[in-house]
Amino acid sequence: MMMRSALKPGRHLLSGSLTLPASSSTVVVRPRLSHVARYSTNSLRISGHETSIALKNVEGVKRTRTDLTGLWLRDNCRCSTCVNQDTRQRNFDTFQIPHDITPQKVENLEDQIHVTWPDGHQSTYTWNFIDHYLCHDERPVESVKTQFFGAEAASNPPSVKFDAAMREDDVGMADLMAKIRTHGFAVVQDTPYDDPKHTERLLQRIGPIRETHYGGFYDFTPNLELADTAYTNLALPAHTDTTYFTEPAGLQSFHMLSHKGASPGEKVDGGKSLLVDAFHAASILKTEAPELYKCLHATGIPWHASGNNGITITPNKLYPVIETENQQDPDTPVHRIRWNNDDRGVVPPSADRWYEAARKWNEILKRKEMECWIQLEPGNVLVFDNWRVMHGRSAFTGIRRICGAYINRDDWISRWRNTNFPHEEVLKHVIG
Ligand SMILES: C[N+](C)(C)CCCC[C@H](N)C(=O)O
Ligand SMILES: O=C(O)CCC(=O)C(=O)O
Repeated sequence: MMMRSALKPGRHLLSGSLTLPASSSTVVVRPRLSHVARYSTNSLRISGHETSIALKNVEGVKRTRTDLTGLWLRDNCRCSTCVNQDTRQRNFDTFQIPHDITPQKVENLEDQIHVTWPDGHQSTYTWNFIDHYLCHDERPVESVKTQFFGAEAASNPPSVKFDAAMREDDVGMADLMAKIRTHGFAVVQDTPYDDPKHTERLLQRIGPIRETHYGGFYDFTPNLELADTAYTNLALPAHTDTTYFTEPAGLQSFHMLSHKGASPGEKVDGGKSLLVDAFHAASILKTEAPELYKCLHATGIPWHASGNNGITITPNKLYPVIETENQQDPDTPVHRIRWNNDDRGVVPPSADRWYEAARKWNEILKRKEMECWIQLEPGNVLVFDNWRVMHGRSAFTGIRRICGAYINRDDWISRWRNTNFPHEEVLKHVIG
């Protein structure tokens, strides 16, 4: 089998795991990223090589299969010859493995199995790795404890200090990522606001800033510089941004740098920020009107951004308001909300039920207990999960200057994983 030339032996990926220093009274024990298998005996058959191995079972988790093919095992060898130790990428051509390859020998060791292949190659597979894939045909589910919020969050929003979030040891960044992952948003306090660069640096520490037709790091006032109502002083109802991209922005952030009169001495008012936990709203809709929930889950509709010359953006297909982890099953956890009734295209006239469902959805979003109104102040950077949390604002007078940025979903979730869990555990979770 052709091996791609491995990079210089001995170079190792920096994979030190993060040890969160205990706070003064308690040690922060982070939940594990995915379940750790605890065993009781069972048997594993490796097809093509009639070996039935005393496989320890996973306590309390139903195994979806009890056999593995030789091809699957060989393709998932993790040795330093088969996996480039610097890049963690597969280092051989899968399709040169004989499709009916069978092990020459299989040994059942304490916490792993050891396989010798016909060409003499040796592979080792921990029981944890095998059990995981015997129990899950799809990727492991990440253990995230989502906590819904409502109007009450305004009095004590999840927050992190700017200096902590900027620390090179990432302890503060871990806290910020964990708060956004759990609550859907957080406020970074005491951020210098004399220069937007400080906000930009903070956001760049989370992940690469996403460029769109609005630019990258945005810094805007109500001057209609770009053809969107965000660049006005109008009230904006609760919405998620970039519904018109196939992949909506993952994180969004707003830092109000100033809010001044258009002329000296002019008093200003309004410009409060609205947050709504759309995952919370979806769970209420599902409880109160399950059929309407299913309608918003099943009905793909058009979205667009067409205000700026030469720009007409719409997703690769129709997308529903509510998407779940398994879009075939509305009972799996809600994964993404897409909602901006101003940027929504034309729903087919036949979709009467959709309008009934959207009306109920809108009524839930506008409930007093759902609306979390916060007054952004210079120095407070609001950062939120744009796949879960809607935002809006009240109308305002004067010149209100806001800066911030979009960050892709996969980038900020990677940052959350790698600041909250040891790197080796993240690798086990993501690549097995
Ligand atoms: C200023 N900023 C770039 C943040 C947003 C621009 C407008 C976003 C648009 N209304 C939407 O819902 O996607
Ligand atoms: O100005 C604000 O507070 C929010 C603007 C907005 O909704 C947006 O930029 O998407």
